[in-house]
Formats: sequence, structure tokens, C-alpha cells
Amino acid sequence: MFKNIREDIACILERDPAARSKLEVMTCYPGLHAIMAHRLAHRLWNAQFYWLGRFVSHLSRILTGIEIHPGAKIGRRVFIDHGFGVVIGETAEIGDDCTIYQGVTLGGTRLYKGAKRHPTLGKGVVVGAGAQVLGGFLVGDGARIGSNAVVVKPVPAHATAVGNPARVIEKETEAQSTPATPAILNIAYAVDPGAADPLNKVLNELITHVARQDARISNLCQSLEAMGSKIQDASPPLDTQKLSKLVDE
Ligand SMILES: CC(=O)SCCNC(=O)CCNC(=O)[C@H](O)C(C)(C)COP(=O)(O)OP(=O)(O)OC[C@H]1O[C@@H](n2cnc3c(N)ncnc32)[C@H](O)[C@@H]1OP(=O)(O)O
Ligand SMILES: N[C@@H](CO)C(=O)O
Repeated sequence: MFKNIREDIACILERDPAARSKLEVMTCYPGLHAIMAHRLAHRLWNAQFYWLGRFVSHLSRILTGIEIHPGAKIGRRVFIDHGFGVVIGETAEIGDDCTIYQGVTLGGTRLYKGAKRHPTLGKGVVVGAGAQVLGGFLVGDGARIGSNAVVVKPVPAHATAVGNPARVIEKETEAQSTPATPAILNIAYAVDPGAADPLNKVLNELITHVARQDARISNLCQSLEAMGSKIQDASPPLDTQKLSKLVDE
């Protein structure tokens, strides 16, 4: 149990740039509280204490604004950020390392008792704020659902679905796709932390360019000196390695 809580806290610190400390996460993250309450409610539900499971879920909803049916199956390191208005239905399943924002519904469109009415999210799925994922289909591993999307059909793994009704805007090739590990789960905003910062790229290009110009000027000076000119240059050479290191830090 403590292992679960520890990794829940760690994944929030990893995925939320606004999170500053463990204390803050433990005390101020309704998503964490809702997940912890759900674990209890789900155990009660599985042990056939149906009313008690529902009641724990109900108390958690009052406290957090997040409604998770005790029958829903939720994996490890699932992070519900902000969380207010999230509703997760009875037959929903959420894989490890998913991130869900406020106002998301994992809901159904049919009212058949006992049927799989709610979606299954694979591993590492990100569901943007206000998105509605409706139906008993699969959203594949690493898929991203845009904010306010209304998804009514399966979404392939690593695809991005946006709009109402949601359409897939991009499907990464296998080479582009990244495995659903906690390390990449900062894709909440669809930003791959592995990708180089564009500003750093520009600065590194500039440093390379300046180094090339330096080398050319130094060659020119050597040629001029060979021809008898005296050139005075006391400036130290450009330390490109030091500069690049500073940029990449
Ligand atoms: C307080 C808080 O901050 S809570 C956090 C709230 N944040 C979220 O919920 C983030 C959810 N993430 C998103 O919605 C992202 O836009 C994603 C994951 C859907 C897509 O991100 P990216 O891969 O970077 O796509 P990108 O921004 O390049 O957009 C690609 C196309 O999709 C469109 N698009 C992106 N998001 C959406 C959306 N939610 N709805 C409709 N269209 C969208 C863009 O306009 C663009 O269209 P174009 O190609 O015609 O110009
Ligand atoms: N918690 C996330 C989304 O609001 C952030 O601060 O960026």
C-alpha cells in the first residue's frame, strides 16, 4: 500500500510542473486523494460490500469533486490533475501511467446492465481537460485525447484524437513512438521532454556558427601574418564546449 502511495506521489512530482514538494502533493492534490479512496472502495466492491464501496466513493466525491465508481479498474501511477468534474464509470479500466485532467468523463452511451459500457484506457494515455470518452472501446497505449474532445470510437495506440466527434490527427510510426514509461509521462501538454528545447537548438547553432567564424578569422590572420602584417589580438579564444554546456544545463 505504501509503495503505491509513494509511486503515486513521485509520478505527480514528475508530471506536474506546478508540484513543488511531497508535502504539497500529499495535502493539496485531490487526484491523489481520490485514487487512494478508490483503492479502498474497489477492494470493498470486490469483496461484495457494494453499498460500503459506493459510500466510500461518494465521500471521496464530496471531498475531491472526482467521482470514480468503485467497480472501475485503475492501474498504477494514474494521475488525475486538478480533477474537479472527473467522472469514471463502473466498467471503465485505466492502464498504468495515465494522466487525466479536470472535467473528463469516461462514460457510456448504452444502458445495458452488466455490459462493458465504459472505455478502457491503455498505458500512458493522456486525456485532456473536458474530454468525454464514451463507450466500451479501447484507447490504445500512449494515445492522447485533446481537451474537450468527444471520443466515441477506438483510438489507436500513440495516436492523438481531437474534436467533436474526435478524429485522429496523427499516428506516430513505431520509430517515433516512445514506450509508456513514467519518464515520458510529462506529455500532458503533448510535449516530449526528450525533444531538444528549440531555444537551446538555436543557441547551439549560433555557438557552432561563431566557432566556425572564429576559425576562419584565425586562418585569415595567420595568412596575413605570413604575408608580413602584424596583427594584435589579445582576446581569448571562444570556449565553445563551455558555452554549449551552459546552454544544455
Ligand atoms: C490548468 C491546466 O492547465 S489543466 C491542463 C489542460 N491541458 C490539457 O488538457 C492538455 C491536453 N492536450 C491537448 O489538447 C493537445 O493540444 C493535444 C495533446 C491534443 C495535441 O497536442 P500536439 O500534438 O502538440 O498538437 P498541436 O498543438 O500541434 O495541434 C495539432 C492540431 O490539432 C489541433 N488541436 C490541438 N488540440 C486540440 C483540441 N483540444 N481540440 C481541437 N483541435 C486541437 C491544432 O489546432 C492543430 O490543428 P492544425 O494541424 O489544423 O493546425
Ligand atoms: N498542473 C499542470 C496543469 O495545470 C501545470 O501546472 O502545468
